[in-house]
Amino acid sequence: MTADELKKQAAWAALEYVTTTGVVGVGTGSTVNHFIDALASIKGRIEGAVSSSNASSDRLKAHGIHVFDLNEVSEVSIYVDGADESNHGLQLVKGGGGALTREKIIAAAAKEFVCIADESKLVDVLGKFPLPVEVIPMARSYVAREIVKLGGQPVYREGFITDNHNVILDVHGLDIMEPIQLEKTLNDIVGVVTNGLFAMRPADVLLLGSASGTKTVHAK
Ligand SMILES: O=C[C@H](O)[C@H](O)[C@H](O)COP(=O)(O)O
Repeated sequence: MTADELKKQAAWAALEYVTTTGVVGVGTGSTVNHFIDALASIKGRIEGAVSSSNASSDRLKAHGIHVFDLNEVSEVSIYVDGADESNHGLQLVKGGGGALTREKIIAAAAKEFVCIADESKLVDVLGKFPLPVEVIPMARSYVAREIVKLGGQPVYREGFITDNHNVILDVHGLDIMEPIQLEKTLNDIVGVVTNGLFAMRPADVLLLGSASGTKTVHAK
């Protein structure tokens, strides 16, 4: 099976977790695109969605799913999103598509976070995938210098602007042994909006597409 078929398998498996008749939190990326297509098959059962990116909002709307502003919604019972890496504690690296900040906001607001991915995303130690950091544009060089002091090698994602009109530094060379500490340390650098570590708010369940069927992983 191709990686995309495995993503699709995990995305459709997530439908079982959508028991709400209210508003569903929707992430961003190629795996989530399959989830949005799956969600469209039960759109009559839900009120609508809150979305973590303009791209996901456009796809939801194209399917006729109403997209709410998060400020209009008092409860998000479930959030479904992909990841670039997950460790066995379901702490994640996210933001390969640059949507990390809005993703982190909806994950924080949601009662349950279901992560969907192909099985290659499960790793023992986070950090092989460069860690995205969203930065206010005028702080880019300063933040990069601070990240070098922490042992990372930041690379400016040229030509990319986030939905929040900021820039991204992709940080290479980190073995992330203490994800919670690193998440806090990076967020404490002035000019950082947020970083792609989801360690303080890990996923609750991870659905992994595999050739032998979808595997359900809970935090160890
Ligand atoms: O900013 C993008 C998100 O964090 C995605 O969830 C992540 O990059 C995984 O994307 P994909 O499902 O395309 O592998």
